[in-house]
Amino acid sequence: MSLKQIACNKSFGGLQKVFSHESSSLKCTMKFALYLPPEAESRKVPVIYWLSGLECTEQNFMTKAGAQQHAAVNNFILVIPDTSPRGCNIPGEDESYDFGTGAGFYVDATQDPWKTNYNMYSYITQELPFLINSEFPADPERQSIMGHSMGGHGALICYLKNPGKYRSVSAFSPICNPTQGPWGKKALKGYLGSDEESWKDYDATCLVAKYDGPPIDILIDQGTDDKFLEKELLPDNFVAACKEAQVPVVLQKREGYDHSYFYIATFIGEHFKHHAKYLNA
Ligand SMILES: N[C@@H](CCC(=O)N[C@@H](CSC=O)C(=O)NCC(=O)O)C(=O)O
Repeated sequence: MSLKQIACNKSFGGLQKVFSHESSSLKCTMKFALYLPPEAESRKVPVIYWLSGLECTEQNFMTKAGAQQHAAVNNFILVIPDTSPRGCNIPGEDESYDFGTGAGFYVDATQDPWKTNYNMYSYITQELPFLINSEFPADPERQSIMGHSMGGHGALICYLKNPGKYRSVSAFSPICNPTQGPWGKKALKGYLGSDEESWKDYDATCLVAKYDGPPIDILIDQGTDDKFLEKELLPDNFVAACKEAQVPVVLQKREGYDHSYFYIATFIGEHFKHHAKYLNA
């Protein structure tokens, strides 16, 4: 498991780094960004995984969200993976922004020609935490997950499918019910095939209905001027399913905000406070 450091910049007293490594689940070279807060020099600290949206790499959240200041004061390691395998030479992988490269959708593909590489669910929930816990001063008992849009969907499904693995979850403008929206349908059909029952294993609205684990406290953040809200994101479907299943959820609506990183940067501090309640308990 050879990690190669490819960037390192001091930020808010800690270090913002980028690494590359050979991924066994994705069978390609992957990059991830990692922020080490000042206290990581002397002790193990909690970890937050951030999952990004369509078209993103490990760079977008690292450079646009202003998260380092919050990770520094809370003493959290931040891990920011890429959003798909890269350079696998699969026919069609670079044809659209919402499927293939930059659009791994955090599933384990079952269909050819994607199933050899497009295993982002295993990468995020198994391979990457093993690597982070082995190579960095990360406390494996204190990890949380958050994300944006496709990455918000990823954060919700990783959390709901692995009760107790993550202490908390939050999401900005997540794709809450991918089996019902165009982005989700395209990705789930392409990676999982045409049996729509199999899609439900990766749909937060379906998963929450059968959640059986420790008490949870889900935070969803949503701009009211988000152009993807009504067709793609469908947070009201998720909230209704949570209500039905008696699972607590907060849907925080933000008047006039859109889908961009300007919006994320405005409220990222509140999300760190949400996670700090659980990670520093
Ligand atoms: N080009 C597309 C939409 C692309 C887009 O908005 N990507 C978002 C995530 S959307 C859901 O996963 C993003 O985070 N972009 C990167 C950034 O730095 O803003 C279109 O407009 O239709």
